[in-house]
Amino acid sequence: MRKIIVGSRQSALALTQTGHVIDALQQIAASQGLEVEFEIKKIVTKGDRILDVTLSKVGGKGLFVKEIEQALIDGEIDMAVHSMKDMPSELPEGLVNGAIPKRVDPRDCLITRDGNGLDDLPQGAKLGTSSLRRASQLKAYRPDLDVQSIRGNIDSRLRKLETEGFDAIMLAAAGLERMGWTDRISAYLPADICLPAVGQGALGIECRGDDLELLGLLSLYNDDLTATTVMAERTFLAELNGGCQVPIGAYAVRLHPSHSGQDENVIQLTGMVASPDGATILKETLQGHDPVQLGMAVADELKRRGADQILAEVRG
Ligand SMILES: NCc1[nH]cc(CCC(=O)O)c1CC(=O)O
Repeated sequence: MRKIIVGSRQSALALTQTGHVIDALQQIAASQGLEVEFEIKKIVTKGDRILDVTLSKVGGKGLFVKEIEQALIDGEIDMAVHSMKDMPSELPEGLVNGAIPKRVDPRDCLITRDGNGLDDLPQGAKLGTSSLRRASQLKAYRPDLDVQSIRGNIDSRLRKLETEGFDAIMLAAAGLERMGWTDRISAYLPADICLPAVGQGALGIECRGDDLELLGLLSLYNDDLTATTVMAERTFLAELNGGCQVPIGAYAVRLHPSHSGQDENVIQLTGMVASPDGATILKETLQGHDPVQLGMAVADELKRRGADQILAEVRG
C-alpha cells in the first residue's frame, strides 16, 4: 500500500481543496485497482504569518508556496495542491506539476452588504480588494468607487465586510464554490468588466519529478483542456514578467467548432494590462492553436501598445 503525504496550508480554503483532490484521487485509484492512502500534513507559510502588509511589499505570491516546495524537496511531503494563480511560473529543480484538474468558475464576484450588484452600489461606495488587477478594472468601470485594501483568507475577508465598513468586497467565485459558500455571492463579474487572474479557478498538483507512481495516478486526473488554456494564460503572464503583484489578467477558452470553421482545437486568449488607477486598460484577444505561441502573441501585442511602460511604473 502506497502512502501519500499531502502538504497543505492551514487556511479553510487550502484544506478544503486539498480534501477535494484527495477524494478525487482516491476514486481514480480505486477504479484502477490501486491501493493508496493519503495523509494531510499542515504547513504554515510566510504568507500566512505576515498578514498586516500588502502582499506586493513582502514578496508576492511565492510566499505561500516556498515552504511547501521545500517540504516536497526534503521528502517530508509527497504532494501539494496549489491554486494555479498562486503558483510561480518556474518550479524548483526536481519538482513538477503533475496535474491540472478541470477548472471551476474562473470569474471574480462581488459580495455586497445589501446583496445588490455592481451597478446598484451607491456613489463613492467602499470596495475592499488588495488585488491591483481587480481594483484597476473596477475603477475603470466605476471611477467613483473608494477602493480600499483588504487582506486575509476568504473567511476573514467575508467577516471584514461586516466589521470594517465595506459596502462590497471582491473574491474569486472559485474559492467560494469550493467552500460551498456561493450563496454569499451578490453578482458575478463578466470577463469584459473584470478579466480574471491567470489560472483563476484552476488547481495545480505539485510533486517530485521522480515519483513515477504518483505521477501515473496524477496523469489520470489531468484535464487537457484546462491545462492547455491555463498554459496560454501563464505564457502571457511570463512574457510580461508578471511574477509579482501586477495588474494583469488573462482568460483563455476553447472555441466551439461552429465558431472556428469546424476546427476543434482553436483557443482564444484575452490578455489585459491596466494602470493601477484604471485610466488605461490595454486588452487584446487573439486565436490560435498553440498555447505558448498564443500567449506570446497576445503579450507582444500589448507590449507594442505600451504594456511594459505601465508595468515599469507599477513596479516602481
Ligand atoms: N488570492 C488568493 C486566492 N488564491 C486562490 C483563490 C481562490 C480562487 C482560485 O482557486 O483561483 C484565492 C482567493 C481569491 O482570490 O478570492
